[in-house]
Amino acid sequence: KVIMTTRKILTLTLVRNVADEILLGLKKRGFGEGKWNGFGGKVEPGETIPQAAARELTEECGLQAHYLTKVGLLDFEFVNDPVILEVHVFETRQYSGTVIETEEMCPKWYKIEDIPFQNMWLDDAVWFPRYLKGGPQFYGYFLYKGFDTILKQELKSTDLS
Ligand SMILES: CSc1nc2ncnc(N)c2[nH]1
Repeated sequence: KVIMTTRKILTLTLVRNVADEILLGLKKRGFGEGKWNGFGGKVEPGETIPQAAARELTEECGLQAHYLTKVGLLDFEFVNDPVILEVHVFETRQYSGTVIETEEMCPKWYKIEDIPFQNMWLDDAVWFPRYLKGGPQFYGYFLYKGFDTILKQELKSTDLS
């Protein structure tokens, strides 16, 4: 019996300020509601993945990114669900505009040492330290059972370019 999977391409953008703090948003509704997260969402037809990342950032927190760095790629699989979430992770340190609360997100600047992992997706505690260290791009794979259990995980450095 052949098992078919499909991929849903998503973006995730992490914003850093000159004090090296990170901007996270408290998701107010929908998927991941109640969790602090970076900003992102779907890639629309006709836009590139970086264009989608920039658009989602502006829609969700009001900032305009002027430069995005690709920092990693995350694959999320869920037991008994054929859709693999392929999340392209970006960072921006060059942006303009004013951070605003939107219908989706309540944004807040966090010092690195205060990142609220207990109120984030479980996988974030695994790959954030690798992201924060900088260096080569990372690839992460997480097999979830429901939303609160990770059955399998992989994290490695990779050159995605
Ligand atoms: C579906 S599992 C998941 N983990 C995540 N971590 C960070 N940002 C996301 N959008 C995440 N989704």
